[in-house]
Amino acid sequence: MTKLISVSNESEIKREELFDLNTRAWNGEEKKLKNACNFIYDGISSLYYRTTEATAHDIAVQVERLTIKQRSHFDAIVDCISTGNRNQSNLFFIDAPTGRGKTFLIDFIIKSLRRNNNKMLISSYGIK
Ligand SMILES: Nc1ncnc2c1ncn2[C@@H]1O[C@H](COP(=O)(O)OP(=O)(O)OP(=O)(O)O)[C@@H](O)[C@H]1O
Repeated sequence: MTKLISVSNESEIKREELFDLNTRAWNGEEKKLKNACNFIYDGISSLYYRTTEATAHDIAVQVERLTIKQRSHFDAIVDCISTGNRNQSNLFFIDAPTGRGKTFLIDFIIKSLRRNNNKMLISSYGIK
């Protein structure tokens, strides 16, 4: 199960339940984790539904548009998900100041993974 969570900065994460959620997930406490997943599910956004289908050609062209940092995060996240290593956490926090391309990156990750028939639970949780 993959959760992509878009937030604005670290101090906001610490203020909000997301920080607690991360701790629970890393501790691997199943019951609490289930609650955390419910919390994520409640926050599910329209991002997934807004994401359009992309052809393999679209993906190949768009990956060239990613900035160096976006590309580095893209490669790490897609690799982790595609490999499906259960010893690794598949909880990713994508954190950057406003307007730095978090949503753009997440949208592209979703498109790429959907092309490869990955099953995902996606939650984009913006704290304003
Ligand atoms: N690699 C890129 N190539 C072209 N345009 C990009 C790229 N990355 C981001 N953008 C564009 O930059 C703008 C800001 O990006 P985005 O909305 O993803 O930022 P954000 O970090 O999610 O912002 P916020 O925190 O305010 O929601 C958008 O118009 C987006 O399309």
